[in-house]
Amino acid sequence: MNLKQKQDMVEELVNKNHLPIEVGPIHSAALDKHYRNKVIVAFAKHKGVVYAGQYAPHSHRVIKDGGRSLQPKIINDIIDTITELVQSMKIYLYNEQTGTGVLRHVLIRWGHATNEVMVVFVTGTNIFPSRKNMIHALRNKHPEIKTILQEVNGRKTSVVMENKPMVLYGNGTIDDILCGKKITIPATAFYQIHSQQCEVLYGLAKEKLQLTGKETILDTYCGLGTIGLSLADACKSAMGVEINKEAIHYAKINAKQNHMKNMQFVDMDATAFMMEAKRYHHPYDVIVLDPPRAGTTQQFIYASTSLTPKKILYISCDPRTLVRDLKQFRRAGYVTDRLDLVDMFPRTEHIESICLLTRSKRK
Ligand SMILES: C[S@@+](CC[C@H](N)C(=O)[O-])C[C@H]1O[C@@H](n2cnc3c(N)ncnc32)[C@H](O)[C@@H]1O
Repeated sequence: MNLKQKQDMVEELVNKNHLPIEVGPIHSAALDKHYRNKVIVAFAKHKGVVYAGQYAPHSHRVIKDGGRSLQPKIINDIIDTITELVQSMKIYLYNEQTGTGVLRHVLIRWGHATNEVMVVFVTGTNIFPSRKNMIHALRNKHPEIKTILQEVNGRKTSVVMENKPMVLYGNGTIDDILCGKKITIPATAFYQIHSQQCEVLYGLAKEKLQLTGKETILDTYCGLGTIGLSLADACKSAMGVEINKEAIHYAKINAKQNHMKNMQFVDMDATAFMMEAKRYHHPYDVIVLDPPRAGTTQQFIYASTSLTPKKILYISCDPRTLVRDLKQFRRAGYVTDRLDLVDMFPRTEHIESICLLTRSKRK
């Protein structure tokens, strides 16, 4: 999808739902290729030759070299090396039908500002023949690799990583710099896929919030605490809430290593936290929500608006659920008149949206 098609798609959704919202022009990406800082590849064989790539949509057919134009060169080079090593070391590919074999996927993360790389091997069994040689050869050829992990996943599932992977080399994390802050990233936590566009998005968040330094902020669905970190200099305090325990562990580390003493974090379901805040009448000046594609819940919307924050900032990676939730917020007395779009996923059909909601004057 090109930028115009993305914008038209969001405008159509907004209009169809009778929302009086202006859709701002898309903040396009200066880097619209080779931007993905996280890649998962699967492996397959054709006439005895191993190849790597992404799955075709809605299937488990591996498209040879699929996704390469969106992946940075360093990630493509490492995938090539791993593919050659898998071939030469005769490592068995995992067979989803029979549940036999070893290698299922490889996940690679890259810090765009630091050039540090993480490699995670997802295997069907604990046994990983030639593991030591693989690590040695990879590190020799790609000194940017700071850590290597192994996740054992022998279940019949399309979820790539379900557990905490074991660390084979390094300390299990890489660092990146985002909005001037050092961010430590583990294998299992969410981190925005396009680092430069993430900075554009967080810049818009700051611009929309117009913080005075006195605000208390609640950053829900906070991941590694990155939004809160980008705002913490400009507010009184920031509390992050996130369901992934490991993400919260590193969010705390991220706040500490950036000397942010006004940040706190809780590992909890965002809706449950919001209901508690409502029960104990714990108000916040600003509530930020950045939920996954499924959007938030009716209870979250009801509880957050009943705390009467001055501002609610909604960041969304799926305009369909965003529009659904904006209708609920409107019913609860919180409205927006503008949606900004950020091309976080160039050359795909996806788009990131951000909007500021305030209390409707009609209420
Ligand atoms: C789109 S990410 C946003 C993360 C972060 N705000 C950022 O910009 O990097 C959504 C986050 O919500 C978390 N999440 C998913 N369901 C949740 C829930 N029910 N309660 C709290 N957090 C949840 C995910 O683990 C993920 O970290």
